[in-house]
Amino acid sequence: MKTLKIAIQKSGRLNEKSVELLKNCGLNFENYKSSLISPVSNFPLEILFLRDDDIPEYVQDGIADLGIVGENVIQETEVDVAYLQPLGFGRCSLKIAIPNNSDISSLASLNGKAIATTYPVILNKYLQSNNIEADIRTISGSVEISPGLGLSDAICDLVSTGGTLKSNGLKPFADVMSSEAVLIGRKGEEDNDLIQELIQRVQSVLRAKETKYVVLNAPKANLDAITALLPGVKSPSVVALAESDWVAVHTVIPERDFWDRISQLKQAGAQGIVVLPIEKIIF
Ligand SMILES: Nc1ncnc2c1ncn2[C@@H]1O[C@H](COP(=O)(O)OP(=O)(O)OP(=O)(O)O)[C@@H](O)[C@H]1O
Ligand SMILES: O=P(O)(O)OC[C@H]1O[C@H](OP(=O)(O)OP(=O)(O)O)[C@H](O)[C@@H]1O
Ligand SMILES: [Mg+2]
Repeated sequence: MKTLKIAIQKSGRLNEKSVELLKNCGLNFENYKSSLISPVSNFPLEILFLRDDDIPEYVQDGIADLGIVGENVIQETEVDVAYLQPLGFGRCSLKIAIPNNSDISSLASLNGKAIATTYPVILNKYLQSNNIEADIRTISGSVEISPGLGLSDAICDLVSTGGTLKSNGLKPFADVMSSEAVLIGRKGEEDNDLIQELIQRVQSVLRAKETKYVVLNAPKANLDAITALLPGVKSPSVVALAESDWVAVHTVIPERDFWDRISQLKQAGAQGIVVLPIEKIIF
């Protein structure tokens, strides 16, 4: 059987979460910082540790079968790859930002201005689609200092908390794209059995992250009201307790409506509510 290769970031914002995701998928490998390739001992897979910029092209060209990389890098490198699964980490936005005291007030006022960025391809498309003619200055990093140095009138860079903009006297001006890490694959290889197996594992880990396992005690008289509040994977399990008027209810709850549900359950008479993390959910 062919051994697959998956490319992940060697170090940086996506490295730790990518390694954690693969380990949670049950893959055993050493996370050597010095070695750029690591074999997985319990699955026909090798992990390549690369600069994130190179990952989309490696996948497009078949040097790696799969990759984990930000959508921003995929768009910037203009590759033709299959988007297999958004991964819910590395969330950020590519924004145009301007100095706090800038006279730029509308998109049209970017005409003729200099914008520094490490994302010239995406920025160029954005400006063209808004009929703006600006001077794109491509630099390789530390973009936020360029207006202060007089190198540009605005910047286009990734933002998450906004802390870097703020500490450099800049403010967000326009949203160009939002991004998160995605699992990508080579076009046409999506049906490969091993790739499908890995996608299933990734999805089961992501589903588990979105849900909590809840065990609670309920008075039998209130069981209908309580189970009505519990969606569960199918329906909640109800287990008899030594005290005959009470039962234990086991179910899973989506994390997003967790606190709402917990207070509703307490109001309906639930007691001793225990909430546990879930490792995997397999349908
Ligand atoms: N502030 C942020 N918050 C969340 N995600 C981010 C943030 N900045 C970047 N990202 C995401 O993480 C990816 C990697 O960011 P990082 O800064 O580590 O890249 P890099 O310096 O280009 O790394 P490399 O050395 O691999 O080329 C980005 O392409 C983006 O998708
Ligand atoms: O809005 P914030 O939370 O402040 O994040 C934004 C910063 O994060 C990224 O850089 P990173 O810190 O990854 O360093 P890098 O420029 O060396 O890649 C990005 O290029 C911004 O500079
Ligand atoms: Mg990079």
